[in-house]
Amino acid sequence: MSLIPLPDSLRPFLHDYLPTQLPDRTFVTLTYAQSLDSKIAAQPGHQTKISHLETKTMTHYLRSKHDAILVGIGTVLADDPKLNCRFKESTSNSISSPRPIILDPHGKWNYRSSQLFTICEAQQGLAPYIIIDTSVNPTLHDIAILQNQGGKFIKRPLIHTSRSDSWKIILSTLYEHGLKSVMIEGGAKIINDLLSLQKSDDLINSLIITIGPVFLGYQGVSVHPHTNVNLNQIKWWSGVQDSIVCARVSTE
Ligand SMILES: NC(=O)C1=CN([C@@H]2O[C@H](COP(=O)(O)OP(=O)(O)OC[C@H]3O[C@@H](n4cnc5c(N)ncnc54)[C@H](O)[C@@H]3O)[C@@H](O)[C@H]2O)C=CC1
Ligand SMILES: Nc1nc(O)c(N)c(N[C@@H]2O[C@H](COP(=O)(O)O)[C@@H](O)[C@H]2O)n1
Repeated sequence: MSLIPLPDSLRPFLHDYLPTQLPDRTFVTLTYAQSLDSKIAAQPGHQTKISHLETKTMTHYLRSKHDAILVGIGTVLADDPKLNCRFKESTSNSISSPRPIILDPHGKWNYRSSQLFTICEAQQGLAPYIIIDTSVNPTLHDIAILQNQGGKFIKRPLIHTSRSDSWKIILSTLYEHGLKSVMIEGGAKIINDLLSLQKSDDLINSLIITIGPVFLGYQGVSVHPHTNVNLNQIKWWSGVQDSIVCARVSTE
């Protein structure tokens, strides 16, 4: 799928929500596309196209501005995503893809048969860092496949750890690996956890949500944090089909 040019008005609109260098932690942008009834997919385990090409281009522009892009194993199994950047500045010859980070605590993913593997073989994106629980032991073969492309498995205590602590571990792991900004695209469990933890743990810096004019219905996969989440510095943009809301949610 080819992208279209980024609408001129999106650059200044997004400017204040793009990553900045934080002194001691990774900048977190939570960004996803939802329907009018707050669904990010029409059914569990399925991928649903919500964004217009215009806002899809914005997502790739955002990918070009982050060191890493993180999704959960539920998203990987449902979408088989490419997680690279397909946006190129007209003034540049190169594309800057983020490092894919996959949260796969139980080691369920068959990376070798994924689209991401093929993308990396074609040198159209970076190989993933797959964060697994300390109890999971990938085969030497699987380790070698990843390493040959520049990716790796990273073991961390995730399974018997609270969601709050696991996010602190995940984000400090990114920082240790020199990844100073991450855009977290989903899926639903991750979005709901991060929004629910925001009051206590202050994990999200920027929130950028695309809203597509469609209702996906009660069987859809919902964004519904357990608590209210107050946003500040709120701005709206409207395009040919979708709207985008941006907010800063960090207390810093
Ligand atoms: N419209 C949009 O922008 C997007 C839609 N999606 C949709 O979301 C759906 C997938 O969402 P979910 O099934 O909720 O899966 P998910 O992608 O949120 O993955 C959940 C899994 O990730 C792991 N995980 C999450 N947080 C963790 C933590 N703190 N520590 C350790 N492991 C952790 C666990 O194994 C958990 O079961 C798909 O239908 C996909 O198409 C996904 C991304 C964006
Ligand atoms: N921005 C956006 N709009 C939608 O309508 C979507 N369904 C998604 N999904 C996210 O994009 C990933 C696919 O990325 P690739 O194009 O394969 O690189 C998918 O995994 C979701 O995170 N996003």
